[in-house]
Amino acid sequence: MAAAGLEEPSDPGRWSVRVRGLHVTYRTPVDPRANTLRHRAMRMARASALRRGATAKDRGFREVLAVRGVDLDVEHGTVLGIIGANGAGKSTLMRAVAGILPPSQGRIEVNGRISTLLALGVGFNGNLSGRENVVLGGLAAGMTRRQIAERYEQIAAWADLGEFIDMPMKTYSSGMYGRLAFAVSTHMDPEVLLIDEALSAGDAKFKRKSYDKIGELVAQARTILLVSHAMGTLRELCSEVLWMHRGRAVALGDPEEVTAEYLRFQEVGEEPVVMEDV
Ligand SMILES: Nc1ncnc2c1ncn2[C@@H]1O[C@H](COP(=O)(O)OP(=O)(O)OP(=O)(O)O)[C@@H](O)[C@H]1O
Repeated sequence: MAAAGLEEPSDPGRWSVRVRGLHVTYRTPVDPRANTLRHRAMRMARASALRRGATAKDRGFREVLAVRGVDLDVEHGTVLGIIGANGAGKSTLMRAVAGILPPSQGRIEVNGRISTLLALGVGFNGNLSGRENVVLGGLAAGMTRRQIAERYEQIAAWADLGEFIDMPMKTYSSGMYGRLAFAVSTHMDPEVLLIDEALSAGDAKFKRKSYDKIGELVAQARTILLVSHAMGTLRELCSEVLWMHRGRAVALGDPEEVTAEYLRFQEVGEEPVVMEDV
């Protein structure tokens, strides 16, 4: 059992993931490289504001409230699709569930061994070969060398990269990269699998194989959280869909209904709910 939150899961028998009142805020420095006279003057003004007790912006930071009060219960065996416009907070939510980003507020409980397949290939080293990365990924996931050796053949066969498996990963196309990442994360025997846009880079054959692999995991009652902009994929694979908008969860339910509602919203371009900008 892995818990990225504050408490033990209240009913671990039923839930894979429980999220309560989750807020995630990014803080980034404003214009860190600017060195004009105007910026120097602004920095002096900020330093003086800081002494007087100022807001984040005054102190030279920009705050992005990427996730704003999300509650979510994901039962074992659910394939939960997550949709929403660019910047809606989907990847941030996934990173928080994965334990990569700490919540600014709220709590997250994960009941089960988690495996993540997040965008930008978190964890792979481009200077190492695919084979070496599989070994490192296995060790990072807590497997012994013997367990990794046993799994390696399955992973390599699934990824089907031919001689590229022994080439540095920086020479891989994004589709090849995605294939190996998918193979590693799904062969680590995950109880909770997080997939962020990883299916989009693959060709038709990879997508079909990935769907089949996801189907296999679902048959074993594994839980999957899947971020995607491909509505067809989500309708095919998911048992539930969550729609996020500006950091909030605006709808959760039947994949057909929620994706249809989201597509209608995109066409009309109106606010689905009244949301204040903080
Ligand atoms: N590392 C970061 N530092 C600062 N702000 C960030 C960072 N990552 C994301 N953001 C901001 O947080 C908000 C949510 O971003 P996030 O990547 O979670 O959205 P998303 O729904 O996954 O978008 P997309 O569909 O484009 O991948 C956006 O406003 C984004 O600009």
